[in-house]
Order: sequence, then C-alpha cells, then structure tokens
Amino acid sequence: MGSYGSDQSTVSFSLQHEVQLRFLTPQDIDVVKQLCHEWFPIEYPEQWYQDITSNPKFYSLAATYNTQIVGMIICEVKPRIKCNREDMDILANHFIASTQVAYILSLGVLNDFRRHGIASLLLDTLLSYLSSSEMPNVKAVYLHVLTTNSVAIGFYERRYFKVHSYLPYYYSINGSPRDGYSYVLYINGGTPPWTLLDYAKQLGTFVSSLQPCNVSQRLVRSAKSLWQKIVSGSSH
Ligand SMILES: CC(=O)SCCNC(=O)CCNC(=O)[C@H](O)C(C)(C)COP(=O)(O)OP(=O)(O)OC[C@H]1O[C@@H](n2cnc3c(N)ncnc32)[C@H](O)[C@@H]1OP(=O)(O)O
Repeated sequence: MGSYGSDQSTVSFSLQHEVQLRFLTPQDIDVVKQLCHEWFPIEYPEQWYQDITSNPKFYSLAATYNTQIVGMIICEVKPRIKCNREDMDILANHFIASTQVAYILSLGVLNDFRRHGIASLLLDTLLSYLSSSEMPNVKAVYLHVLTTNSVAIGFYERRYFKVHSYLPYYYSINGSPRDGYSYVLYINGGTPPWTLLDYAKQLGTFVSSLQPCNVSQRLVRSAKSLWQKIVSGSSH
C-alpha cells in the first residue's frame, strides 16, 4: 500500500462517484513528487514539478478522495513545431506548424485505488476538454510509454490510442537503456502522415476507376460528338 493508500475496506465499488477533480497548485509539489517516485522509474528535475503545478500551458488535473490526491494526469498543449524530433511526424504534413498537439506527460493512480475507473475519469475529462469548442486546433493526443508497461499500453489501446512508433533506447532507467513506444489518438479531424500503404491504396483506387470499358465509352462519345460537329458544319 502506498503512503496515500487507504484501508481497502474504505475503497467502495462506487469510488469513482466519491472522487473529486481539481487542478494541481504549487502547494501540491511535495505530494506530486512522492507520487511520481512511486509510479514512474524516471527522475524529474525540480523545475518540472514547478512547471506542471504553476505554468498554465500544462493541464494538470488531480483526482482526490477525502481531499488526498489519489491520481493525476499531466498534459501539455503545444504547437506541433515544438514536438521533439522523434514526434515531428505525429500529424500529416498538410497540418501547418502552428497546429496544436497535446502530449500526456504522465498519468498515474495510487495502487489501492486502481481498477475503479479513476484513470478513465481523468483521461475522459482531458479528452472532453481537448475536443471542446475551446480547443478546435488540437489535432492529436500522444504519449510515450515503456514497451514493458503492458498495463498502461492495454489501458490506452482500449481507449483507441494507436501505436505510432517504436523508440529503441528511448529511456534511461537506472543507467540502462530501455525501449519505448509513442501512442497517438487523433481528434478534431487530425490525421497521421500517409504511409507507403496509403499511397499504394490511393493508386489502386485511381487505377480501378479507369475501367477500360469506361475509357472506350468516353472515347466513342467524344468521337460521335466530333463527327456530328463536322457533319453539321459541312451541311451549312
Ligand atoms: C503517459 C504515461 O503516463 S504512461 C505511464 C502510465 N502510468 C503508469 O504506468 C503508472 C502506474 N499505473 C497506473 O497508475 C494505473 O495502472 C493506470 C493509470 C495505468 C490505470 O489506472 P486505473 O485507475 O486503474 O484505470 P481505470 O480503473 O480507469 O481502468 C483500468 C481498468 O479497470 C477497469 N475498471 C474500472 N472500474 C472498475 C471497477 N469498479 N471494478 C473493476 N474494474 C474496473 C476498467 O474497465 C479498466 O479496464 P479496461 O482497461 O480493460 O477497460
């Protein structure tokens, strides 16, 4: 049990209804640090904690139970041009550089509070905000995850996130390199870049629209109309 975990008997099946949501504030820094140490095998610099709790470019939502933070989701909305190099191709090329994307930095729920819908509530609240009329320019929501984190991968895949790329040696965990994936969910009309398969499919559709009998019918119609013009022209 984590230090914020409660007695299992108090975790009722209707817990999701008793959980409240609020944004993080600088007063939460110590608690957030403790939770991140518990959940993630990565060290974040001090500035990161200050940023996520005070900079308005971060959407940092906490789920609380009896006023204690039991879960949180941290997301940054930014223009695609500000993506890391490995994430630059998250959107199709025709989206201009100022098109926005949302990057989920972290999502975590206290161990004893898992499988009660708290992460779903946090993610749904974020996605509703990003899909609202306030944010029409956000076209993709993406994240990075360790290839070994099957619980989180399953969680996101069941919520329609799709793997975007495999990132070898993306993380350094206790000094050893570990692989990651990026996952993405397209929203508000966002689309991925075309793959070779997309180009091949498009070519296939185009070629099949050029049916030989359609082509010959069109040729016959053009010839007839030309002949009629010639004939009617010579009779005047
Ligand atoms: C970008 C990143 O942050 S990647 C890293 C992700 N975070 C971590 O790895 C940190 C450690 N892991 C965790 O904190 C958690 O396991 C999380 C965040 C992955 C999931 O949090 P949870 O609160 O357990 O998720 P939630 O309860 O919403 O959904 C989990 C499953 O429980 C099920 N569930 C929800 N409520 C109930 C319930 N009352 N009874 C039984 N099962 C339930 C859900 O249906 C869901 O199953 P599904 O994925 O098959 O649909």
